[in-house]
Amino acid sequence: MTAFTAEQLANLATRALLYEVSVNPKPGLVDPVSSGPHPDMTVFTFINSSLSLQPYLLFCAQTGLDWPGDLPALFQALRPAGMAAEQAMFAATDGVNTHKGAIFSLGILTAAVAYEQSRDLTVRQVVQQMLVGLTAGDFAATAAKTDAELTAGERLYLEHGLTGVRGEAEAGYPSVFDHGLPMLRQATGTLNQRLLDSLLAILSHFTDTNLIHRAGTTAILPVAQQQAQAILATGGTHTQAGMRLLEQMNADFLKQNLSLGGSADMLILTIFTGLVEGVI
Ligand SMILES: CC(C)(COP(=O)(O)OP(=O)(O)OC[C@H]1O[C@@H](n2cnc3c(N)ncnc32)[C@H](O[C@H]2O[C@H](COP(=O)(O)OP(=O)(O)OP(=O)(O)O)[C@@H](O)[C@H]2O)[C@@H]1O)[C@@H](O)C(=O)NCCC(=O)NCCS
Ligand SMILES: Nc1ncnc2[nH]cnc12
Repeated sequence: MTAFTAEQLANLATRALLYEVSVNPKPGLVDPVSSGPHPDMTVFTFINSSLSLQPYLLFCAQTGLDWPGDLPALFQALRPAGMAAEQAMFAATDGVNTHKGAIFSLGILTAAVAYEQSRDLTVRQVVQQMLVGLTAGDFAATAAKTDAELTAGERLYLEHGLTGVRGEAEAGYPSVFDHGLPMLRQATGTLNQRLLDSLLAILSHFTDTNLIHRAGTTAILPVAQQQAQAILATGGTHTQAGMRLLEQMNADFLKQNLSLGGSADMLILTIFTGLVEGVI
């Protein structure tokens, strides 16, 4: 695989953010045609947010390239920059949470791709070694928090044992490497079609805490997964029947105010990895 400079990797990561929000029609998500169940956001909010994250993404890439070895320490070196990037995002979006999860996940993956270029490890192994113990460590602190201090993810952990983005990250992003990326590699048609099919492959097997948080019940999870599986089984974006089911899912999610913010982040990671591999 070609060795990239930090600037090149940061550019690919920024492109992944911009490509994701451009894909249409995405159920429960913002795109150029519709803000979906996000009245506080538009595609322009995401463009502003993406551009505000460029310095952070460059920091993650350069830190990964230069890192001498200990991988858990690499993740710890990124966290303060991630917290600062959240503030840059909020400044660019007038306080709207566009990419909080993407700051966490794309920062980790950008650093991991940079680090892996000169090592005999897979990117997934680097991510897993960076994040070993993350879920246990982060959630151990929740017991001491008041209810008002808990994030959506922490609350779902305490109530349902769901580990959200932390569990997905510590497992090495199976939704990306086992579902989104394999679909992207073999998907055909326009780039928009290929990325929609990749999102559906992610949705088919994914535990999105945004979806559960908005629905107020974990029962929504198998419903959404089965809808995505049915669309793919009907030909996905390559048949009129598949597109009708996708448009229907889009309308259903708008009507029920359901968000797939976590799934969008996994599509961002899938696109970034596809750009690095050269399959896009
Ligand atoms: C580490 C944190 C990011 C963890 O945050 P939290 O405790 O809240 O944990 P989760 O809820 O599990 O996840 C946080 C965000 O991650 C995305 N996400 C959700 N589920 C998953 C999953 N299973 N796998 C991967 N990623 C997941 C999601 O982010 C996206 O959705 C947000 C937009 O959707 P929306 O519904 O609009 O969200 P809200 O506005 O919050 O809700 P409404 O009010 O509108 O209803 C957006 O953030 C997307 O990115 C989850 O929201 C955090 O605690 C943390 O430590 N952050 C600091 C940064 C950091 O650590 N950086 C490290 C640098 S490497
Ligand atoms: N397109 C999108 N819409 C809503 N939330 C998102 N989080 C990341 N991308 C998103």
